[in-house]
Amino acid sequence: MAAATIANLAAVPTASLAYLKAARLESSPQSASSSLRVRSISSQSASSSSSSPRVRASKCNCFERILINPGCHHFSQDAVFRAERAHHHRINASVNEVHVGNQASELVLINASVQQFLDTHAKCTTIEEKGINRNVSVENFEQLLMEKAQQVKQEIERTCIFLIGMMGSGKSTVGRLMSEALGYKFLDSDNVIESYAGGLSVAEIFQTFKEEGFRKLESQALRELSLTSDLVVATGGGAVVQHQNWTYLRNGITVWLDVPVPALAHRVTAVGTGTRPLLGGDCGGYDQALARLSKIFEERGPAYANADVTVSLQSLALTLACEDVSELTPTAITVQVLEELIQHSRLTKRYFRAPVCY
Ligand SMILES: Nc1ncnc2c1ncn2[C@@H]1O[C@H](COP(=O)(O)OP(=O)(O)OP(=O)(O)O)[C@@H](O)[C@H]1O
Ligand SMILES: O=C(O)C1=C[C@@H](O)[C@@H](O)[C@H](O)C1
Repeated sequence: MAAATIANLAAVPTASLAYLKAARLESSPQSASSSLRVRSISSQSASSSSSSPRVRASKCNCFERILINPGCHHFSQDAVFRAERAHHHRINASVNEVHVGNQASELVLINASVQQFLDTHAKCTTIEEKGINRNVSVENFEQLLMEKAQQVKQEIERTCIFLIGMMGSGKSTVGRLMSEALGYKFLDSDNVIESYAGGLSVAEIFQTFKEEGFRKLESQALRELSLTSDLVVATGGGAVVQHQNWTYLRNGITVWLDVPVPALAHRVTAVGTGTRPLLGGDCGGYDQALARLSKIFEERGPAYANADVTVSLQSLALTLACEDVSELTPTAITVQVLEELIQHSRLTKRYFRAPVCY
């Protein structure tokens, strides 16, 4: 690790440390003192620590932002690497030493002022609640999912949530997780359409009734779904194209899962494109899927952008200093969706909904 790089890291403002400095552990049987001290990394502390005991770095989903390792006396390569990577993406980051009583611990802090994500997802209260001396990863995202879901429920008052986005963007995956956390039902509009067509698959409906026939059934399904409540819907990738569908979608809250096209192509080719008529069958592989998805996205991008809430995986990955969106787990994405929903609901209660543009 070049000293200059570490010095650069230390020079990054660490505004988010303020809350830690003020933190106090209420009762901590294992620690001699309940006070928490935080010291940011400096080139001096890093180089002088080379003979200290090795640090084990733990991982919590892809949000390995704050790592607590009681008993350590120097910064692990892993911690410094993570902070450096964040810094490389122009995200404020620091590696810190935290003292709980006589115990020194390691803490990686990435201060993503670019989005509110980090501020809202890793409050000091979480550290206090879990107890820094218990060797836990601060962020337990399963729990966070439930906490955010409770807040969303209060905010949205049973309103239906429509997930929109390209094929393979994770609408079904995220939708299921969300519905479980919210205690809502989950439906995939493609399945509703298949039931209208007497059990024919989407591919068979395209073959028999052409795309036009499929879109008619799709509109009918969306209309029916929009009349319900306590429901999360994974819509078909093309649901946003017809103007009429927006009158249905606007009965609920629309959430766009914005996933980079190459990631979509990887996902859909991994499971096979045979069931997706617009991708032209299985034989083309990744390159064909990428070409077709790129073209479709070019046409539909502006329509997706009409969503009430947009969750960009690219931004989320950047914020969390992930190297690629593929590092983002469905749970992490769902937590972000819920967070955005909370923000959106609070805003729209104060203002009004944006008009649909074509
Ligand atoms: N966060 C993720 N990371 C990696 N793979 C994912 C992620 N989310 C979903 N996938 C995978 O991508 C594929 C498509 O996901 P999913 O079916 O949820 O997308 P969808 O938007 O509902 O697609 P479609 O509109 O085509 O039905 C699945 O194989 C799923 O396991
Ligand atoms: O993007 C699309 O237009 C589609 C997506 C799928 O979910 C299905 O609704 C169908 O294959 C069409």
